[in-house]
Amino acid sequence: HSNRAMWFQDFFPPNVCPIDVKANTFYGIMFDAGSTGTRIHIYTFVQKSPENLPELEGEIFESVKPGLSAYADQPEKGAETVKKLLDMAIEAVPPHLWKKTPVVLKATAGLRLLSEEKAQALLLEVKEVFEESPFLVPEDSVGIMDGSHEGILAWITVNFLTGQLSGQNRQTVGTLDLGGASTQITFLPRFEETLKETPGDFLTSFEMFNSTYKLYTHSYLGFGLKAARLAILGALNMEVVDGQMFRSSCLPKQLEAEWHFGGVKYRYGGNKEGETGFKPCYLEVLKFVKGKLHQPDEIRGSSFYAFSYYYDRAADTNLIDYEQGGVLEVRDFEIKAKEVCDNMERYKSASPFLCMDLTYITALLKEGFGFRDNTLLQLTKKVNNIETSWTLGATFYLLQSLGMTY
Ligand SMILES: O=c1[nH]cnc2c1ncn2[C@@H]1O[C@H](COP(=O)(O)OP(=O)(O)O)[C@@H](O)[C@H]1O
Ligand SMILES: [Ca+2]
Repeated sequence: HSNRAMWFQDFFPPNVCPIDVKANTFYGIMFDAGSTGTRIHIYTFVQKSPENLPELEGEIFESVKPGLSAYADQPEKGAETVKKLLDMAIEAVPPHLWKKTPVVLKATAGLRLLSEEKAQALLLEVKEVFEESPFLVPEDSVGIMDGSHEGILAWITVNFLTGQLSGQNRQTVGTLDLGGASTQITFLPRFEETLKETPGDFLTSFEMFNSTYKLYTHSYLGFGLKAARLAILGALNMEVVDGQMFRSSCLPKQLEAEWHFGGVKYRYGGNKEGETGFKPCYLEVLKFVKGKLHQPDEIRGSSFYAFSYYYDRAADTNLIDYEQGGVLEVRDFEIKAKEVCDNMERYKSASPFLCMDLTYITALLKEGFGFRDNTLLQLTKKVNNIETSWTLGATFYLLQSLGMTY
């Protein structure tokens, strides 16, 4: 498989190339069963020579909404959504490689919040879908992922894609993930002080690509954007009485609506008579955020990669370009939150939660984690056309554990 054997491939469309120059291509399929949606990531790797590590060649990505947890009482229907996505992999992976291509599904906060019984019923149905597929189904192929792994694997993905896990002069970056039901912060501490001041269960050592890293990581369950909405409304873990109304100064005054989350129906609305706007909203949000999160001193001055709902809300309000992403300061979220909350009628075309979401993001960053107003956030959805998701890091681990690579 020297370069000499491949010189002619440029002259042929890939499907009629006379010899299989891609003989060393292999695949990995990773499902992300998130609280708001289920996604399939089909990664392609190429082993260019036996002495080098395989290279990541590309990704096929597709997603469906809602997530598995919305099917808590219909596990078969939930598994059906996984099957639909898996059919894409049948198309994408050449038949002779099906048997060698591993498929795994990891669920995050949505399933963590369900009862053990309901979560297991869903996972069992998914496992059956996998068993009936032509792919390789490893042990533990279906399960709920530990929150600390979620942060670490996303950190691996971002730092791998930006080239920080190989070569000289490595400058790793921290990552911030804001999901629907939980949120993660992960970084590589540089100061001895940080290690001393950090609770033990926030530190995890692991090995990747022949280096050992000791990372600061934590997943805050219930602090995802959608779970936070309920907490701010005061509706979290409430026995919702029929017709009960939850009001907030973060919502448009005249609003009255319904919202389904985690299989429960909530009625919510604005402060018809009382105050609305950024100031009262921020105070309301602070009641939920303040004093709940660990604040490592070290992060105040460093910059972070941020994705998921940080990205979505920044793009929704034109703080960044939806395709390109961009760099923001923490204060940009606050400026935008003020603009939206103090002109709620003007923004009524967008989600009624826009003011609450931006205010929550501001409070989470500043009062939760303790970032400065001028802390830089690099908002990214993709690096080199690969999604910034924990799924790539998880696939590296999977391939490593199967002895296929790394
Ligand atoms: O592969 C991905 N690429 C880009 N964004 C993603 C991907 N997977 C999830 N997201 C983002 O994650 C957020 C939803 O979080 P999710 O449903 O994963 O909740 P959870 O992490 O609390 O379980 C949304 O902002 C969604 O756009
Ligand atoms: Ca997620």
